Amino acid sequence: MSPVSDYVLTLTCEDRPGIVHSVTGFLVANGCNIVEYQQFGDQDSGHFFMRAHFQRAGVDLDVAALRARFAATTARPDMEWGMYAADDRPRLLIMVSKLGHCLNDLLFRWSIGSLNAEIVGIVSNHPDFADLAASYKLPYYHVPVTPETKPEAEARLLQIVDEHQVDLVVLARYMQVLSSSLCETLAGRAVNIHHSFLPSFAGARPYHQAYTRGVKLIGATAHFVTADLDEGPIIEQEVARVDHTNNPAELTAIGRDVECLALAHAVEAIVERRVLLNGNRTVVFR
Ligand SMILES: Nc1nc2c(c(=O)[nH]1)N[C@@H](CN(C=O)c1ccc(C(=O)N[C@@H](CCC(=O)O)C(=O)O)cc1)CN2
Repeated sequence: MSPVSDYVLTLTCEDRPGIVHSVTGFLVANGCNIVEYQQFGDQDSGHFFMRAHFQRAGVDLDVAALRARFAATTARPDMEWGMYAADDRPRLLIMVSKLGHCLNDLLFRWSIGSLNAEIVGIVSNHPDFADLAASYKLPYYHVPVTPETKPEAEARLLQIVDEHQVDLVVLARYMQVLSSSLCETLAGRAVNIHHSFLPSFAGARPYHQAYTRGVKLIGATAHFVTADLDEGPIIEQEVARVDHTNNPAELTAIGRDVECLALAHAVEAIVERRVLLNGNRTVVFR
């Protein structure tokens, strides 16, 4: 019995008749069987989005060969597509400042194998989590940032991204604003956790803003990083109920768990190739 391999195909293009027919025709012609399929047609943008998880028996063709065949026979110039071996684990670089709850949560999920990814290192503008990194046998890059040293610090970050061939940079409560040029270089491959239910309470001290406003729900938002602070395409949001008895410190404590969930679920969806960009929004296939 030939070994069966799993693959994922994602595709975005202008919506028109025949896209699904051409893609599924390619898969059948190459001995592939679809085991999970999702699509979405955005009426406003006129764009089509799809994700197919498929299997293929045999070792005669690897993902590179399948990609080449798809490019030669089925892909069209307006298509943005990706084809991945399901066990091809994206490489993550995690960035953190002084608050380690999201970093700790991601490291634990990775250590028990519940994150289909490789964490290749941790970058911080503080030395605080060097021991935590060592406990996971991960390289820790302490890159201090001041307004004067930000260009060198960001150049060092990009060096680390290249050295480790990073697929996704995760800002797990990294509290420095990335420059526009860095955001451009990392476009679509950097995710941030903002500690509010955006668009409410963007910017600094969201839990104090929430306390002052007297909200009954607080939340956290995982979004792609863009030059416009807290404005990037939203990937995942989580909320928790609070009430008049909760002071800002208690809101912050409740918020820690909400932030961990929102960021972990966003990272899980990205590494499973379930997130596609749709302008300043996202399509997330669950
Ligand atoms: N280009 C972007 N960079 C970052 C984003 C983003 O959306 N776009 N998100 C932040 C995280 N964040 C809110 O979620 C945030 C972090 C920091 C600040 C801020 O004003 N920082 C000050 C310095 C604060 C300090 O030194 O402690 C600053 O950078 O001047 C606002 C929002 C991560 N980066």
